[in-house]
Amino acid sequence: MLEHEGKASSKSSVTRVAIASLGAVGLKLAQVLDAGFDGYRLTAVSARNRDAAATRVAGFKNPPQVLPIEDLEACADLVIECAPAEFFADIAEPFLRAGKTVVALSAGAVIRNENLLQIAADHGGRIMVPSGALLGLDAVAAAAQGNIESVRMITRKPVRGLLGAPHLVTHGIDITGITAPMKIFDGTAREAAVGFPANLNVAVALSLAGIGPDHTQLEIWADPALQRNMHQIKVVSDSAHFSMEIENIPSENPKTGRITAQSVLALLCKLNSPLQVGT
Ligand SMILES: NC(=O)C1=CN([C@@H]2O[C@H](COP(=O)(O)OP(=O)(O)OC[C@H]3O[C@@H](n4cnc5c(N)ncnc54)[C@H](O)[C@@H]3O)[C@@H](O)[C@H]2O)C=CC1
Ligand SMILES: O=C([O-])CC(=O)C(=O)O
Repeated sequence: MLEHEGKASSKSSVTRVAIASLGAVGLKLAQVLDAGFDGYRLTAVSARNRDAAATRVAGFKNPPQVLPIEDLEACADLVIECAPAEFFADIAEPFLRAGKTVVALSAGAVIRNENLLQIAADHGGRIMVPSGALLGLDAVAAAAQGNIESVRMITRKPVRGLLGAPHLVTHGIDITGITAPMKIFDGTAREAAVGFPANLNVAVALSLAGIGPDHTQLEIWADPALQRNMHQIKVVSDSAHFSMEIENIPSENPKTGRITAQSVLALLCKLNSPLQVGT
């Protein structure tokens, strides 16, 4: 590895980071930032239960402030949004109005709050959607500079990674006792953002890199034999045809792959590095 590749470079200014909230992704990121991550300092976190969060960060080298969501902006230059999707606008809007950066894990909430893009444009803020639990967004974005004919994704998840999704509830689909793979959804990334707000952010991220949420097609399967979340993607374009597959090892949250938090760390490194690799 080259000295600068994959590591945040040291530079004199330090970016103050807020994290909302301290779930599987947020706690991991908070721990890594607190241990020391060049160019960044964790200053504040938010959580549903702020007393429990205060206990969690009490042993940190530099415990961040534990604040209500609306107070995070005053303490940070950048916020990492890793909370349930319904809180996305409350977390992001103050940062965007202040011309600051929002790293958004709830990609589905980005397309459900499109007004925030105008707010970002008007105030010099920006929303960054990391690759998260997915791969190949660089190639998809490059292909989108030409013509993409189709982007199709097939997601297979263990039953516990899908339970509680609104699509299952509203359609009365019971997957609890299934003994064989069951197709539970066939539609667009935009429809998936509504039906699976906590499970299919990856499909929305893929769509934003490529041909948009109304043209990116997705199948979702519940598979009782699986332990890992699997995503297969096929892209047909006038510059390249490609297929990609990822098998995500779950984090403490069975819905979320471990690689998700690491993707955010890689993004933070890239933002600060004199050598940037990948589109
Ligand atoms: N873009 C991507 O590739 C991926 C995105 N995600 C998304 O990232 C987000 C975080 O994922 P995880 O950490 O696994 O979720 P998680 O469920 O482990 O953590 C969410 C946290 O938000 C907290 N919370 C709930 N209500 C709150 C409130 N009112 N105020 C503040 N905090 C509150 C919960 O207590 C929990 O600690 C989710 O929206 C998930 O769907 C997850 C995996 C991949
Ligand atoms: O899409 C998501 O939000 C999470 C996911 O599929 C994964 O971790 O594999």
